[in-house]
Amino acid sequence: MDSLIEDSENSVVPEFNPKVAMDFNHSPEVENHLPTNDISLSTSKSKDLPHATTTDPDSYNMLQLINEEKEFNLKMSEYMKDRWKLYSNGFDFDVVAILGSQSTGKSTLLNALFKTDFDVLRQGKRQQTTKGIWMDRAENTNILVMDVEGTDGRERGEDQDFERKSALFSMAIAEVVIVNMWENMVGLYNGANMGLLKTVFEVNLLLFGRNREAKTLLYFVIRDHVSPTSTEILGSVVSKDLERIWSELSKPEEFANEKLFDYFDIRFTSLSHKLLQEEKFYEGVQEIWKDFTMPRSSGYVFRPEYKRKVPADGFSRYLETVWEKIVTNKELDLPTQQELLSQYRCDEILQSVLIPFTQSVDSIMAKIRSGDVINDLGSTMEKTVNITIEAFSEQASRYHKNVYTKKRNQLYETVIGELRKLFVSQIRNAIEKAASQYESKSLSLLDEIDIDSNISSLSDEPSGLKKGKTSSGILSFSSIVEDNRKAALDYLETVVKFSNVDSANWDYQEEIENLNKKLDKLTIELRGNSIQRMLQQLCDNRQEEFSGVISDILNSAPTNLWEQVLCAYIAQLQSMSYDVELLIESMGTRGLCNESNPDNSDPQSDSKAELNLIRARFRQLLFDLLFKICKEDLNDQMILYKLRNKFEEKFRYTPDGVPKIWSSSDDIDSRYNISKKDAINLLPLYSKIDFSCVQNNVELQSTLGNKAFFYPEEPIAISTPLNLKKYSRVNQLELISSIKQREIQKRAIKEIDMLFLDAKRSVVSRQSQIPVWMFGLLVLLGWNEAMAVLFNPIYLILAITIGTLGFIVHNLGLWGPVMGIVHNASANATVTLHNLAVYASNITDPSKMNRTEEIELSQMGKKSPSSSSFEKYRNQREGPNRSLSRSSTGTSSSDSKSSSFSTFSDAQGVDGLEYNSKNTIDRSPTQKSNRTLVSPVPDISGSDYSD
Ligand SMILES: Nc1nc2c(ncn2[C@@H]2O[C@H](COP(=O)(O)OP(=O)(O)OP(=O)(O)O)[C@@H](O)[C@H]2O)c(=O)[nH]1
Repeated sequence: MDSLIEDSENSVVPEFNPKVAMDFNHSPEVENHLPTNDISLSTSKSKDLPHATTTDPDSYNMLQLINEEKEFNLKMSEYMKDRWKLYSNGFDFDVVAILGSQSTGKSTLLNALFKTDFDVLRQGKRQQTTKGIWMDRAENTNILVMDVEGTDGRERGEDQDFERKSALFSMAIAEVVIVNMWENMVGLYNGANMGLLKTVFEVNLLLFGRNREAKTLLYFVIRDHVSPTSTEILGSVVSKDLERIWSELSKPEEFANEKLFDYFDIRFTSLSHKLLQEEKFYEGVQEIWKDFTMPRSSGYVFRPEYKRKVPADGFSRYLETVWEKIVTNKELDLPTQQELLSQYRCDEILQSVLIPFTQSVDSIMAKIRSGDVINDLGSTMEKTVNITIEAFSEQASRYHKNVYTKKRNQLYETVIGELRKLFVSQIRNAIEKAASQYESKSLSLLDEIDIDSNISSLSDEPSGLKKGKTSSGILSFSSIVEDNRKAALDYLETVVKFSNVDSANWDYQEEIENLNKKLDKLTIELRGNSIQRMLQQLCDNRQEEFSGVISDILNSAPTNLWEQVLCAYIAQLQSMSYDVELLIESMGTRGLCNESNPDNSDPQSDSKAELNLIRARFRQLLFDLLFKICKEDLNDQMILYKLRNKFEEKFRYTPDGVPKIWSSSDDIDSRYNISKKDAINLLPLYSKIDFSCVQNNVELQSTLGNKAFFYPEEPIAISTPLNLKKYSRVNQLELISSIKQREIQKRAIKEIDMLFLDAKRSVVSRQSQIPVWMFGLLVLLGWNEAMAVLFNPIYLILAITIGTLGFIVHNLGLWGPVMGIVHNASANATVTLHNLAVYASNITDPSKMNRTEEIELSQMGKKSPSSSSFEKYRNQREGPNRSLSRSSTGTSSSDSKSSSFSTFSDAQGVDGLEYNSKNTIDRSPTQKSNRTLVSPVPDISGSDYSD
């Protein structure tokens, strides 16, 4: 019991609300009275004094709903749920209240009838026990029982405010109001009970006057019925009094003709004296119990017409608002209260069902936000809607129908609004997916397009690619983008279908439009890239052929080299233009978009503009290719090769193309100079693409000379990533920089000089051959010696042996090694002999010692003749005048020959050449001849060789 705590022995004190607890009177006289004999009602509750034997107030189910301070107990809702377990009962519960004078045994009757625990006054006292209004659930039934503070209590004196308010409250919420009265009060029209009934009628009119939705049953229990007068007679007396009171009521005009029974049903019953006829008393109680608990009984009191139409889950809230209105003396319009309650409760229910709904929406949204496309989204959402609406209806449908319907619609709108967010997000994902698939599939298929196959197919079947695939199944841009666009739109349609909620049937035309726009944008990019790739592929495929033509012209290096090259470029362009136009035409108009006016884009004019742009781009690409070919063909090695070739052509071949054999009579030097000049003159020619020829050539003038050749005159408004290159309008394009030219020239001259040296060498070798007459002279002078050999057996055998050996050596090709051995041996012998001679000379003349060393050092100098160490060493040994004395003294002819020979042998390298020119120039005529052989050609670069 919530409001009572144990005090001492069997007494209790009110407790429930701390605010008012101190005002509650502790009443030692109060006893908890329960029937001593069980009258076969439900017996689960103890017949002993329950709240006197326990200290735990929470173990009781009774609640002081309104205390004597007129405060409403907010624990009502909790009691409905946890104690009385009626919260989910909907309309399946009934309410009964008891009114009557103070201490007339009301609590006793309720406890006996419903097995409740209301306080009962200890016998022999006439004092108020029940303060405020108490409520409890009748045992094993769905009946809520209200024990109302007795009327006419001396504790409240003349203050009938609470009496009136509690009567109003009871009438508002209870279907059956038990009116408890003693038998001896029947017929006493001016008695206390009549005042109570007058109050009841008046408040009833206030409550139900305008809206007579529910009647109230007034269940009169006449207590202490000990007289022989039957209950019916007592009842008829009371009825007459009631009608009289009703007729005397000052009713509002609109209710003037209303009858008592329009608002009330009246039943009478009586009970014997509890103290004098206890057994009979309980028998009577049992009869009454049947009326309250047996729906099939004819006297069953809780009939539908008394129902207050307030569901159990809103009951506590309803009581609170009703009581609030009553306490504040505001007009208590029950229908309005019920409607307000309906709104309140429907809102509450709506919010409660939205919690699980929001959770499930959030979990789905999390998946969608991760980019997923959920396959069963539509059915999942449908299920969620149904569950949510059903959960709402289950509770809220008991309330005011209009309010319920309105709130249900509101809930549906909220739910559908939230679900549409899922739908939109899902469709957005689907659009992204469809667009990215469209792009990736299109790109991979566009990569597979074979330009050459398409060109030959288009030539065979001109309209084939325009329609899509040709009969041979060759892919084209238009077929790829059309097929993939259809696949993307189909995909979106499918996703929309399985994502839509049938009842909502969301429109998705906007989403389709969005996808179309996205695909259009992608197609423009694909088209531009495809065209660019196609042109590039076309250039690549024709590169070899074009390169061959250009190389031939560059190799032949005619005087009008660049005119010929540019003409070849124009010819190549013309031969490929038809292919380009054929391919572009086969692409259709998909992806063509006029940037400046996309909505009114005219495919025909856009096509024309695009074709102009493509033509210009293609000319640029082919010109890039030309430049690339020239660059490659005129790289360092190639240009050296070309210069050398040019030189050789002039130098080593006759004008008829016959290789030239040099003789001593040939003027090698002048020929060398002419050939070299011709070769070197190629370098500036090759160094840049010269456009000056364009002015003089009609064909070039009409093409390259035209300003619109690389840049279309009409402004290009179509959307395409085809960017035109900005060529600077110069008269020439550099291929080889001037620095590079100088470098190449140096290298070319070196190579040319080598050829020149070869030529010179071949003349010298021919001059050094033994003349024929020398052989005749040899035979003539050596005749006698030959005869001596022939006729001397020893000489003959020796000659034959030497001849045989010579024959064998000759046949085996061993002359080289043999000559090497002989040469080495002779050289060693010569050196040894020479050293011996020098040694002998030194012994006889020590002043020659330094000279010997010099010869040795001179031999060393072959490796690094110009090294400063050599000079240093010589200066140390000879002093500053040494070189002067050497030049005046001179060296022997054999020495200088030996020196120049060794230098010439090394002349293959640059160092050798350099050294030779510096150190052998003035020594002897032979040396002068050698200088001519190795001296470098004057060089424009002003290098060391110019000396
Ligand atoms: N004569 C008579 N006395 C009864 C009867 N029933 C109960 N009493 C006694 O009447 C006194 C008051 O009983 P309650 O049940 O407390 O009466 P009440 O009307 O609930 O009292 P309040 O709540 O104070 O208005 C007690 O002493 C009971 O023993 C009855 O049927 N006849």
